Order: sequence, then C-alpha cells, then structure tokens
Amino acid sequence: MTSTEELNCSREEQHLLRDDFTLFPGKCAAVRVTLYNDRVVVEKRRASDGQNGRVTPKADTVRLADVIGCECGRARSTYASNNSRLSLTSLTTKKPPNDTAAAFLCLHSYPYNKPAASGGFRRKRDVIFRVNKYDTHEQNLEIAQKWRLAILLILRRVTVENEEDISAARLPPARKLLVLVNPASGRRKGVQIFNKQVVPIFRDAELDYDLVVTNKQFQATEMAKTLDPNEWQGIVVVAGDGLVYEVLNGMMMHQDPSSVLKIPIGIIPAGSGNALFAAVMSKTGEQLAKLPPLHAAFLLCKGGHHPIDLVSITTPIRHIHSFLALTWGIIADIDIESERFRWMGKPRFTIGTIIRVLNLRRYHGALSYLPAENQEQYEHLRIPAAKKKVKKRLPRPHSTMDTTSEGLGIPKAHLPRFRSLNADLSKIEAGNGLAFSEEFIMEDDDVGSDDPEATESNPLQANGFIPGPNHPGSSNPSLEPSSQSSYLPPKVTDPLPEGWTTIEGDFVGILLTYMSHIAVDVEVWPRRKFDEGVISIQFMHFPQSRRNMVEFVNAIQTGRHLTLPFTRSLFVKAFRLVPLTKPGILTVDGEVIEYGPVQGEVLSNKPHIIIPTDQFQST
Ligand SMILES: Nc1ncnc2c1ncn2[C@@H]1O[C@H](COP(=O)(O)OP(=O)(O)OP(=O)(O)O)[C@@H](O)[C@H]1O
Repeated sequence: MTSTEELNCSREEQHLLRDDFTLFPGKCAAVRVTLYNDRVVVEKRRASDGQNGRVTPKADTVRLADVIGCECGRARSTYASNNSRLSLTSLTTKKPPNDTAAAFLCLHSYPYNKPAASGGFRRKRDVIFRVNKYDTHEQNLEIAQKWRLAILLILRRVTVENEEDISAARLPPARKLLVLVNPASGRRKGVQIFNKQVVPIFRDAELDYDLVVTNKQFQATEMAKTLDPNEWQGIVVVAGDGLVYEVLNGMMMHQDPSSVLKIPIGIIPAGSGNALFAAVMSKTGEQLAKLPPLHAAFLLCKGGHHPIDLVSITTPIRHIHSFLALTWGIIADIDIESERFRWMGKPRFTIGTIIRVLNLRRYHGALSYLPAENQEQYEHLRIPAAKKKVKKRLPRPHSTMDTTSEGLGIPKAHLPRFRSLNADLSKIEAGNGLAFSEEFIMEDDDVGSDDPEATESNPLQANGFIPGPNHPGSSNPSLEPSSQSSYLPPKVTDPLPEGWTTIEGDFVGILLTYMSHIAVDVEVWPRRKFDEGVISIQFMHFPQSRRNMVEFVNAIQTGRHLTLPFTRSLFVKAFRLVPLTKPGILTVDGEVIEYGPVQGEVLSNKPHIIIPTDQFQST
C-alpha cells in the first residue's frame, strides 16, 4: 500500500456495522447497509453481483437525527399478532414473504419532505430491512437485534466508537415521562391531540409514560410540589403556557426545588398561548406552523435538555415564578380586554389592538432597575434576527393553526396577532379608518425618542446587592428563591438599595421578557438564548404618534421593533415597577395578577426544558 493509499484509508470514516439485507416492502431489493455514528447508508446491490459483489454508487441515507426509534422482530408471527410491539401491519399494508426464518429491522424515521424554511414538514417514514442470511430465525434475529442495539445506543447519546462498544449493558433505560394534559386548554382538544398525534410517536420511540388529565386548576401545581425527581426523566405538558407556569410554580414549592427543577419540561402545544413551544421550534429550526404536535412530539422523543431563565416575582400579597413575561400597558390591555370579544375568535386581537391604538392610554409609573453588568455582552440581542426564508404566501403560524385539520386544535396565540393587523393599521394610518382620539395621539414632530418629562435617577454605586436569605415577607416560605442571594428588598414596599436606576414618567407600555417569544407569532427577542440570565425590558414613553404605533405593531413580530428609535430597551438583573395610573392591568405569563407594585429578579436556580441540544446553538 502506498503512503497516499494509507492516508486515504486512515481518513476513511469508520463504520460501526455493515451487512447485506433486503428492503421491505417493495421489490425486496438487495441492499448493503452501513451504520455510521450519524446515519445509515443503504446501497443497492446488483443482482448479478452475488454476496460480495459491487454496489451501485447511488446510495440512500437515513439520518439518525431523523430517527426516533428502532424495532426488530419475527416477520410472520408479528404480522399475525396485533399485540406484538413490531406489528408489520401497522408499518405497511404489504404482506411479508412467507418465510418464517427471516427477521425484520425497522427504523422509525421522521424526515422533512423539504426544508422547514421552505414550508417543509416532517412525516413518518419507516425504513424496514429484512434479515434473511441464515436458515434459522434465531440467527437472523440476533443480527437484527445487534443493529437495533447499536442504533438505540446512538439515539440515547451513548458513545459508540466500534463494534465492541455495542453492548446491552451500556444501553440506558427508556425515559419515563409524566404527561399532563389540560382538557380545558385552547380548543379543548388536548386529550385528542395526545391520543391521536402524540401517542403513536411516543410508541415509535418506546417512551414510557404515565398520563394525567388534569381536572381542575392548580392540580399540576399540587403534583409538582411533591414530585420524586428520581422517578421521572421529563414532564410533558399537553396544554398552553398556563400549565407550564403551574408546573414551574409547583416545582418551586417543592421541598427540594434544585433537584426537582432538573426534571426537564416538554411542551405539546394545545393551548391559546404557546410561546414556549414557539421558542423551542424557532431555536431548533423546526417547522412551527404545520403539524405542531407532531414536530413537538418528535423533539421530545429526541430528548436532551437545556436550562431556561426563571424570574421570581413579588407583589404585596404573593410570590410567584415566571418563565415568559410581565406586561403592563398596551400589550396587557389588548390581551386581557379583548377577552370580551372571545366569541369572535382570532379577530378579537385585531379589534382589541385597533381600539387600544386609537385610544392610546397614558400610564404613569416608575420603573426601577438594576442594570446587568457588562451591558455590551447583550448588545447583539438588539439586532433583529436575519429574515427567515419563508415563502411569501405561506400562512402565518397562527392562521395555519387556526385552520389546521381536525385534532390540531391550536387556535389563537395568547397575545395580539400583530401581523394580521398590517392591513387594518395601514388603512388607519392613511386616514381611512376609524376616527382617532387625537387627545392621546401626537404627530411625529411632537414626539421625541424619550419622554421629556420622564425623570431618571441613578444614585450610583454599590452593586445594589442584598445578601440572602431573603423574602421573609413571603406567605409561603417554600416559595423562597432557594438559597440565592437576592438583589431585591424582601417587600415590594421597602426602599430600594443603592445602585438602582429609576425612570418615572408616562408610558405607553412596558414589556419585561425572559424568552425569545411571547406568543407563537410574536418573537420579541429573536436572538435571546433560553438562559441569558437577564431580564430584557422594552418600553415606549407616552405620547407616541400614530405612525410610530403602526410601525411598532408591524415590527414586533420579527424583532425589528428593537431598532425603532422611539422604543427603549434595557438588560437588567432585577426590577421594580410601580404603576401609578389606576386602574390598569398587569400580567405574568399571560395571567392577570393584582394591580400594584411588583418586583422581580432572575434566579440562578434554573428549570430545564426538553430540547435536543445537538440541534441548536445554545450560545
Ligand atoms: N380540567 C381543567 N379545567 C379547567 N381549567 C384547568 C383544568 N386543568 C388545568 N386548568 C387551568 O387552565 C389554565 C389555562 O391553561 P393552558 O395554558 O393550558 O391553556 P390556554 O388555553 O393557553 O389558557 P388561557 O385560558 O389562559 O388562554 C391553567 O391555569 C390551568 O390551571
């Protein structure tokens, strides 16, 4: 062998297994199958080539990233039995050949039909090989089982470098999940979505789960309070963001929050507000608009987990935990006040937004915050994400969801559908719409990028840090933000320490977020990581011109609003908001909380979500 050949040999990628099978169903083509760490390559063999003959150069590749499970079994008996794990009748309508000796190996894969960005979506594709090398079924089954074991080891992220690594002793047991279905979420189709769309995928992945259909509010919180962290490898919420919020708050009431927070939470979207789902899909590059439960279930089967930010929120009467956002002013008003138009369905948000934009409210209040150190490291968050390649006429996620086939049941997102307002608001801007309440809308020339009356004070210095333990005023000691030292005084009425900045003035609205999305189609901070460790604040001073409001409403879906000169954004470790205008609405993760002073900070104790970390860039 020449040195060049030696070099080529050493460069050749090492395969783990290689064997000759036939494809099933179809013409039972003879194929040479090779398993690598990330794929299975299937090469057709020519009939004239014999056992050791050449293979045709054109190969089919099954990416293991698209595979969630692998099964093997005896062909004839499983064909006859409906109870068998591998029922070929469920895999194909084709009847297997009448050979009792053969074994089958089936890869459950869910590849995209075309890229997600071009409107593609995953659909099930079982790849079935018939193993018929030996005269006895036991020998053929042994080969199929070895392949299955190797593939399962890779799917469960066990390092497999060579054939010796393929051992049953190294295979981690299947994950056990607690599935919580809220039958009252969204269009009340949670149970149907789970049974029809999720169960078959979980079965393919051999996931073990216990199912609980909630029958009342806070049942999920009660369950999370006493979870055994060693019993579950994940909690799957088939609902909206509201049930995730309940689970997280229950976990924080657990006697050992740190251990229970390690149980990652997964979401199958079935509610009105599905921001967490949207963030997960967006970060992994998965299809968001088509077949949401299928894509969400696929990711849950792939496993993996990642921390997310959790914010402790204190009001005069309670202490809660939030994973999405706190809103005050225009967004909270549209979200909650449009409830009275719920009978309209999705257009309720359009109407609600028009009403609020036309009658812009002035909210007087004081926003105090402790800026995050090294502000420069968050600067990149202000840049809108690159435009996604989406076909021009591709329906917006929410509209697709609203009209999806039976059982999908993902209606409206929880916050206003800004994109759907484009047409209406442009008309208004051009003066064709409803009459404006001029009292509250100023012309552009009158409007600066900041409220001239707003006062900003920065008493400097110290780091604003209050050593913990903290929050003695909390009515429930188990809600304490674990052992973390707090930047906040115990009570929301206590004076703030030094080092804080306060902006007092008139606002159109203030949005405090710790997730990239606040609704399926509202990506407020497209570049935000799940565990950025800071609270992103965005606000607009009052007054604002009609043109500014239209521009803001149009821009917020894509993050372009971050660059608008009349909005301001901040990155903070802790905040206190004191609304002075009454009445008003405050929401936390889409739920209304008591109106009044509220403060919060990011916790170092972070919950986890189920997300295949190898499928997205966490930094
Ligand atoms: N069986 C039940 N009946 C009524 N409410 C329930 C039930 N189970 C859970 N809930 C409550 O439903 C609320 C909303 O849940 P979820 O977020 O899943 O749905 P949603 O449709 O997005 O919510 P929203 O009504 O806020 O739009 C949660 O606060 C939860 O406590």
